[in-house]
Amino acid sequence: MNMLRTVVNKFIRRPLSSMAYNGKLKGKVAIVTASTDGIGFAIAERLAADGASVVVSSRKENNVTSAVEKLRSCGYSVSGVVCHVSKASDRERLIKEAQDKFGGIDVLVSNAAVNPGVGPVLESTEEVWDKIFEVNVKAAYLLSKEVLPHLRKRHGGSIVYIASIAGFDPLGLLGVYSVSKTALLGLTKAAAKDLARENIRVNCVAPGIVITKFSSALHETEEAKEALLRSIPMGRMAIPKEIAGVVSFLVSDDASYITGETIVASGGMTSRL
Ligand SMILES: NC(=O)c1ccc[n+]([C@@H]2O[C@H](COP(=O)([O-])OP(=O)(O)OC[C@H]3O[C@@H](n4cnc5c(N)ncnc54)[C@H](O)[C@@H]3O)[C@@H](O)[C@H]2O)c1
Repeated sequence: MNMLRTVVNKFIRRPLSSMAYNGKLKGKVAIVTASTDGIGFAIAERLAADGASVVVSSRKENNVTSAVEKLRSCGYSVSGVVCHVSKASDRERLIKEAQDKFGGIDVLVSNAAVNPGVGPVLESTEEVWDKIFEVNVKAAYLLSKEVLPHLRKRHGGSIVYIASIAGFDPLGLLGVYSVSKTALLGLTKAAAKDLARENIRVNCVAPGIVITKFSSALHETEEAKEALLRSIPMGRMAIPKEIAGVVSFLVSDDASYITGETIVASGGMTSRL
């Protein structure tokens, strides 16, 4: 059993450059929000490794610059732009960057999210509710709407929202955040139905607990970490690459008959619901 675990760990921790990718996204152009760190960066890296041209983005210029440098140093086709997803002019710039640098858009991955407050859902302030819904839901909706004419120009495309298992079963003190993720499950289904006849697929990924800055509060202390690991059937948290692989599958032609779905990647957590 331990030997099996060592082999699995070795495989999932290998750097991307040492793995064999098959260029399945060659010719596609993808934009990924909040992609200079964490899950977003892993998604940008994986889509680029699979052959896509990728526009990375986040709110801080220095983070964009260093993410672009890192990815270009691997030989990937990447560009970058500052984009605060709630700002209309920033979203416009993101789309323009993809159009100007790579000639169009085939894929949108909406990954940006915030969680400015914790506590029981009905005790949250209106400000916290508004901020969470503005970034996690409204910006995802607006960006999808704005990208749509570009997907139509290519006669098809793919949108992926990054939700969370909290969207199915609200996490204790993350009530408002959880509800925002439930909204993305609904947006996925509604948009998928509207766009299915146009060969535009809309899907969603719901990660469990992934090791990033975002989740660090959940496993800050040894005690919290042990309790968390006990709640995950696989007994470990995910690494960002394990979410990126699911996204790459969903935007590829291998998923050509999949739309309106949410793939859960949670190490078995939801099987306990
Ligand atoms: N880490 C986890 O355990 C986990 C679990 C389930 C879902 N998720 C989801 O995965 C996605 C990525 O999270 P992560 O864990 O990589 O953490 P992260 O903190 O690295 O990613 C969130 C990113 O969103 C960015 N962001 C926030 N507001 C923004 C805005 N207005 N415009 C642009 N970017 C903005 C942040 O700067 C940050 O880079 C999020 O949607 C999160 O809800 C994470």
